[in-house]
Amino acid sequence: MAPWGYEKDNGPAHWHKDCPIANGKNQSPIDLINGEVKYDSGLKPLTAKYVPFSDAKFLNNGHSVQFQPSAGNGSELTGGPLAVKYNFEQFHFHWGNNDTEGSEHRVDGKMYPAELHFVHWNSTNPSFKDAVGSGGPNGLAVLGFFLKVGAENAALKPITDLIPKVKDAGTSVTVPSNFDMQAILPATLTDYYTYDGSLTTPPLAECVKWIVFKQPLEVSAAQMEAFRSVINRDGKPMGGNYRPPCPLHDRAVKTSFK
Ligand SMILES: NS(=O)(=O)c1ccc(C(=O)N2CCc3cc(O)c(O)cc3[C@@H]2c2ccccc2)cc1
Ligand SMILES: [Zn+2]
Repeated sequence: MAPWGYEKDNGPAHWHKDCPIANGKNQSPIDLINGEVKYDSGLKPLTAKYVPFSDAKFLNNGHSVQFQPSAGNGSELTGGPLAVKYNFEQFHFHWGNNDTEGSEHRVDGKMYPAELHFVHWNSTNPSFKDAVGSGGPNGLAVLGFFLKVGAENAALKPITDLIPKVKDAGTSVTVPSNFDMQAILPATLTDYYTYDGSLTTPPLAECVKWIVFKQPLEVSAAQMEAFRSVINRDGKPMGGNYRPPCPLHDRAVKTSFK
């Protein structure tokens, strides 16, 4: 099979051939149906402590654009549904070619134009890859933020301004050291959906505690357009790099809000 992607001949419907877990019972993303979620008063806010990065890269890996600091940067996530500390690994985006599609998770069937994923790994593992392979839903914790078109997002501007420099697959640039990742996050990480799921791209490992925030972040139309100029390994627009929702099976989606 051609390397996996989001085109007709290598997209999500094909992934099961190399990754049979694609048809598993804990796959992501899902449609977050408000009538079926369950409020859990035990779900506290999350605490993300993101420290300045010495040398971080922003890259186009052929299926997304990704911010990746050098290993061991000391940024960490605790609280919420998490029993231990998680280390920050990378953040990346999924988006569509127009404002009616692009997010991976949906809310009552509604898609947002894009979704931002902050990927963290369980610090009881020696490395990110070990955490992915650790078995069970506590290997990774991914924070999902919906993006909607509105005001310019000043915190994401240093990143969206770099997009033209990583237009082609396999390119990367160094991120200025004054980039403040903490500023991207809302002041309080309170209202979220959480459930046990998987990576949304191959290898589709079922190792993720998903934490999807109810409140979307805003980006300007110009910032959204920047994503739509990115191209993939086939030289086509990368937009549409989202997996459709997967069956919930017998999983519960909990919320930290009523
Ligand atoms: N959308 S998401 O569920 O938040 C997510 C998270 C992590 C990863 C990730 O880090 N992956 C999976 C895809 C991938 C592709 C590459 O070309 C690559 O060099 C690394 C990755 C990693 C990965 C690959 C193998 C095992 C574990 C992670 C991908 C998606
Ligand atoms: Zn993702």
